[in-house]
Amino acid sequence: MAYITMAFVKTWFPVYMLLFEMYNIYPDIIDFWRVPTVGKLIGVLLFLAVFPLCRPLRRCYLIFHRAVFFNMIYFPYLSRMQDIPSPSKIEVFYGHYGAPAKLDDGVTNLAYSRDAPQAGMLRVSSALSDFINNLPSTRELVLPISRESVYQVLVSQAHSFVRQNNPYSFLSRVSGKGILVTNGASAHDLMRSSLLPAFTKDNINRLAPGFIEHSSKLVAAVDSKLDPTCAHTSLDLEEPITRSLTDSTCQALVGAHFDLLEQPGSKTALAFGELATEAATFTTVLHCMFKFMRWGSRNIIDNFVRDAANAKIALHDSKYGYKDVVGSDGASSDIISFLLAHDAAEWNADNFLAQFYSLLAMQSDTIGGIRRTLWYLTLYPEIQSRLRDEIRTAFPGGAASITSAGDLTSLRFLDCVLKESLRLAPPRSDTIYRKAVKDVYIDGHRIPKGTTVYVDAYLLNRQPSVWDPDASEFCPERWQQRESDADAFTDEQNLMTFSKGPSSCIGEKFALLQMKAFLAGLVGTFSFESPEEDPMADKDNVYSAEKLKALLVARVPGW
Ligand code: HEM
Repeated sequence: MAYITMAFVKTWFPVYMLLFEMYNIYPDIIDFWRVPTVGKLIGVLLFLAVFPLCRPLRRCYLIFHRAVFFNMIYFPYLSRMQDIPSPSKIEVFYGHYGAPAKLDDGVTNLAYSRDAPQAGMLRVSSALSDFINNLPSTRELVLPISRESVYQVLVSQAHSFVRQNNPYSFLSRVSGKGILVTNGASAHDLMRSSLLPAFTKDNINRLAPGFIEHSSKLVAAVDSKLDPTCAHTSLDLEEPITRSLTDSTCQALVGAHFDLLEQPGSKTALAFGELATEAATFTTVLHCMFKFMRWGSRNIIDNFVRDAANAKIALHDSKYGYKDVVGSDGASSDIISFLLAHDAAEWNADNFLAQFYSLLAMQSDTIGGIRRTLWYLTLYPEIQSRLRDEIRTAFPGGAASITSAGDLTSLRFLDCVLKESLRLAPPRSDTIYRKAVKDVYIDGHRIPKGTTVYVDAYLLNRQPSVWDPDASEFCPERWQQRESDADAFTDEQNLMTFSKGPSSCIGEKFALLQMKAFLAGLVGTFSFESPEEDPMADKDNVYSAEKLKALLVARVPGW
């Protein structure tokens, strides 16, 4: 069995790499399937004829091009950006990122930036690791490491860059061209300006009751799973949190109940199934979205969202069970209602659907943010108790007395804890790529057209020159102390978790408020402990969804 598996992997891996490389060069290769049958047949025969040569050819290509030519000749001698410093140690085969299995960009990049404290930017070779780890196909990356150079790339010179779309391009194959995957600066700007009115602070604040409602449902679901005979119950929080957050995001987007948490067997819930149970990382979401290609499931979600949009546009009778959720004032407060009220002519069910998938895909980060915060709270039990005290003192009447956005934002320590977790462990640190659309000068260095610039939120959020010498420590108080800081760059501006500039996260306010609603309910009601003997030994490794699969949970009496 092992032999067959190895033979399969060894034979097909190079083919996969070759196809991946071709896909990078010719993204429309997927259109191959649309050519007539005779063409397909000739293609398959040609492929089979070349197939026996693929592996040795691929190897020669890798060794010569990546190792010999790129890392030993091009990168040190021929690159047009030799004036930009680069880390001294370069591996002949892999460039600056070591063997792919060991790759941990944030940690590696932070170490590089510490070796070059005066530099504003670094030039790094990602030679082999790039396509194995789904990075853009450029082998030579520019890594801004000072806040000034990052601001030039993302904000002041933003018009000279477009988002390098590779990390998201798979999404467009499934979901249509929403804002995340649109190509071209002007198409992106148009989409962003039509979505922006729905994401202002006032509009997002109106979503708070929906977030709080789903947080209460989650608390009830967790409570029902506690074992009354034990002090602590080992619970899998990943699944209920994912279901409940997906419910709350869907309600906020289209104003309908998806009920993934309460009715896990419903048609809609099953269609969301893989997404709801596994949506831990963006890659997993994309993976799940691919599973939606099984059209049955995908159609259920499409029809539900289209139906919701059409019901609002034409006020027709719902065919798929859509029932508008209205607030206590009788008005709809969801995103699509905002958009229609703002510019009804702009929106229809189809273009909203593409945006729906773009927005929904990003809620995996909100799940990641909650996961990271809960994990830090298990590492620092005294901070967890202090946070619980803040919530209970502000709302002695229990979770039911938290009702509005104002209630959530009044919890100052919660704000500090959340931002500190998002600073140290940004859920999306490795996908902020920009490609120069023309030659541009950053920090005095020329960046030629076509160069990929990689902004690493993990690195910048831990950069001692930006924060403090203790930048890698978990210290929520730093957000309180700095409130009166007269520095031109405030902490909010330094926080790279949501990126900056005209392509930054449009859902930042949405995500922060939603995470606060869920954390206030969870931390106010329960205590959380890590099952590990020495959790601090692992304190920088907060990325795994596994961590939430076995937290020790107990109800704290008195609330
Ligand atoms: C903790 C949660 C979240 C984090 C850390 C996060 C982070 C990010 C980051 C880093 C980007 C890329 C920006 C860039 O390329 O410069 C982004 C883009 C985006 N995010 Fe978020 N996000 C979160 C939650 C959300 C939520 C809940 C929504 C929607 C409701 C959302 C909607 C978007 C959209 C639409 C974009 C693309 C914006 C554009 O292209 O103009 N995000 N997000």
